[in-house]
Amino acid sequence: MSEDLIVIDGSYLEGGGQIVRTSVSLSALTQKPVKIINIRKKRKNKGLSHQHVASVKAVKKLCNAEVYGLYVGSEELIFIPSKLAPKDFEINIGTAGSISLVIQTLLPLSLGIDKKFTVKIKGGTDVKKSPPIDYVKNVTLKILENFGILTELKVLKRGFYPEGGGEVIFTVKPSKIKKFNLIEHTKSDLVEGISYVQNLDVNIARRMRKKAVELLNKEKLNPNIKIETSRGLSTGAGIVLWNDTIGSSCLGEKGLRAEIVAERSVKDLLNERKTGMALDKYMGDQIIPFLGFGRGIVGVSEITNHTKTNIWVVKHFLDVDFEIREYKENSCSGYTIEVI
Ligand SMILES: Nc1ncnc2c1ncn2[C@@H]1O[C@H](COP(=O)(O)OP(=O)(O)OP(=O)(O)O)[C@@H](O)[C@H]1O
Repeated sequence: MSEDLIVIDGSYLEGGGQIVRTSVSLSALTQKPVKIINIRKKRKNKGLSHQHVASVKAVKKLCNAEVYGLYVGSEELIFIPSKLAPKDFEINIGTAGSISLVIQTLLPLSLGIDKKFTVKIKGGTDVKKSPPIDYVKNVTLKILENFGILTELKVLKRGFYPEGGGEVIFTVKPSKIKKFNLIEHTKSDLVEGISYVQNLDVNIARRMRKKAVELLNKEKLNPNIKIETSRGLSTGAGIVLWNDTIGSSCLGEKGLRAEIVAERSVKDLLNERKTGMALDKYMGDQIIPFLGFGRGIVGVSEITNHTKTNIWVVKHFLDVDFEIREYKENSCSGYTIEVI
């Protein structure tokens, strides 16, 4: 068995949890056993965290994998998959670990299943350094749906750091990926969004929306931002904006004025929009496994270390080459990533 094992160095380049997620997901999909060493070696809290353990557990369940080293803090993991066998189940990350990143791990499995599965995931919906759940819903899943990936996502409860308490129902359906051809942004002027609070005064959400609308109007854009207020186990606020295939967000923090939260998110969106490319810096890395399977070409605003690392991981599993080129046409300024 060890001869067939793909060995991945988890400290490569970005050296984050994404190496684990992509490796395990593609291992299940391609049925190639994998060993990941030096997991998150560059991070302060080395090894697997709760979110990564939950992600691996979820994939393990779906392919009855034999797994070694699956515990919080583990710096080495062996994952030996069996045939994918979709089933419904529940997974509790146990902290405010990102539900979105568990979803990120499950998404590619859509390409290898013959019937749908539904997972109830408990954890954090809006946590730092991960896609807010509204970004997943309105940017990631929408783009992927256009290229054949069929899913349903229902958010039951929001969960913030540190208590979590978020709950979502996520369904993945058997999907057939289409070839990508998504280089430039549509330049639509409709900016949709959600300004939300949990266990906090609704005025915070109103102030975030007001500021975002004011700034977007200044740019002659057409904002349509909803307000959401809820009660839950944890407390928090934030804003997520999306403009066709690009998105941005900012989480509220104690001491950070609502107007600043809105301003940061708008600024990020406008910067992405200015590049004229179809995918923002976050989707740039998230699209990579799908591009590996679907082939074709996408346009991104930036080539991040996450993107380079994900390309490197995918190439361990698929016999594909990713060509990155600068793209400066039609007043766009970014990069294309192509798989022939
Ligand atoms: N604000 C955001 N909006 C959308 N996506 C985001 C945002 N912040 C981070 N992401 C995405 O979340 C993922 C984070 O991967 P990364 O490996 O850094 O995370 P991790 O598993 O939490 O590991 P680590 O703690 O080691 O960084 C990437 O796909 C990145 O694009």
